[in-house]
Amino acid sequence: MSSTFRWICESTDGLARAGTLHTAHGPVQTPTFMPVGTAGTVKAMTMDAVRSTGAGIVLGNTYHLMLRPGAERVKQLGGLHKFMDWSGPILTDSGGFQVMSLGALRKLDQDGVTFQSHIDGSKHRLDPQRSTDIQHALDATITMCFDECPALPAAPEAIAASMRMSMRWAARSREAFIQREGYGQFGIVQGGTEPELRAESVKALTDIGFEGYAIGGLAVGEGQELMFSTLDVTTPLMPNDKPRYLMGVGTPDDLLGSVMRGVDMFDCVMPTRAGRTARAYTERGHINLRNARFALDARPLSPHCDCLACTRHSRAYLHHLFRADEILGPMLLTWHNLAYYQRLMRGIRAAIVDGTLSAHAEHLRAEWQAGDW
Ligand SMILES: Cc1cccc2c(=O)nc(N)[nH]c12
Ligand SMILES: [Zn+2]
Repeated sequence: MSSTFRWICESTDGLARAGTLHTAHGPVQTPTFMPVGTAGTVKAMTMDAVRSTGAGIVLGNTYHLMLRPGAERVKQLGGLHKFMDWSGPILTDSGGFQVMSLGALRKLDQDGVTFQSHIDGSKHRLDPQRSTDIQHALDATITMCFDECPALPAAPEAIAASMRMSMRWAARSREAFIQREGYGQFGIVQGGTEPELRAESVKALTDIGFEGYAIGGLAVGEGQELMFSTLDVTTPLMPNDKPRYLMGVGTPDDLLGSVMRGVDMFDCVMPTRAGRTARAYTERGHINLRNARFALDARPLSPHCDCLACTRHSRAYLHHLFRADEILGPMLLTWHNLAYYQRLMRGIRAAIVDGTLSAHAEHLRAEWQAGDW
C-alpha cells in the first residue's frame, strides 16, 4: 500500500468535506483538530492521555524547539516522534509567527528575521532555509512554509507587501524542502481580509505546488465575522483535492463555521490553555470551575464525556483542585477539553458523511446557547 502523502475526500455536505489524510506516520480522519504540543509536549498531558482523546495528529513548534532543547539535539535523540513518544503524524509550524507573537526582540528583513531568544536573550536567525532545515531535523510529517503573519488591522498596501514577501519565502521554503514518501509541505495563504490579496496569494502558492494549503493571517483579532467572510472568498479558490488548514483556530463555534466553509484541519491553544485556567468546554458552552457554584456540584463536567475527569470525578472535585492550585486540576481539565474538541470534530465528521451537517450545526448551536446543565 502506497504511503504517498495524500488526502482522499470521502464525503461532502455543502462546502464541508470528510476525508482521510494518508501520511508516513499513519492516516488521520478529517476534519481534524490538532492539539498543540509547542515544546514537544501537549502541556499537562501524557501522550497516552492525548491518544485516549482520539487525537490523530499533533503540532510542534520550530521556534520553541530550536531554542530549547535545539533541533540538532532532538535529531540526535531520534527525532521528535521518539522524543515525545508520539508515533502519529506531527505538523510543525515554521517559527515566524511565534517570533512575532512572542514579541521577541527582533529585526525583520526581506530575507528573514533575526531575534533574541525570550528564554536567555541569545541571538538567532530564521529564514525559509533555516526553518525548513529545522523542521527536517525534527522529522516533521508536515512542514510549514516560513511566512510572516501581519498584525491586523493594517493598511491594504502593508498587507500586500507582507503577503508578497511571504510568497517569495514560500518559493524558497519549497526549494529547501526535502521530498520524502509520506511527508508533505504546506503553503500558507496570506492577504489579511482583502479578497484580491487572498486570491493573489492562493495563485502564487498553487503555482509553486504544495501537498496542502494553510490559511494564515487570521485568528489575529479580526473577529469571527471577518474571519468567516475571508474564508468565504478564500477556500473556494483553493485546490479541491488538497487539505485546507486554518491556523490558530479556534472556539467550537469557529471550528463548526470553518468546516462548513471548507476547512479540514485546525490547531488552537484554546482547549489546552483553558484547561490550565479552569475554563471547561462542554456541549453546553463553557464554565469556569473556580466559580463557587461548583463547590457542592457532584455531577460530572459533561454526561456525554468518557474522559478521566468526567468518569471518575465531580465538578466539586475539580473546583477544589483549582481553588487549591493543585497540578491535577489543569491535567484533568486539559484532558477533558481536548476530549470534548475531538468528540465535537467526530460528530461534525459523522454529520458530513450522513449529509446532515446543517441540522447537526443547528443542534450544536442550540445546545451551546442552552447554557450549563
Ligand atoms: C500558528 C498561527 C496562527 C495564526 C496565523 C499563523 C500564520 O499566519 N502563520 C503561521 N506560520 N502560523 C500561524
Ligand atoms: Zn470529560
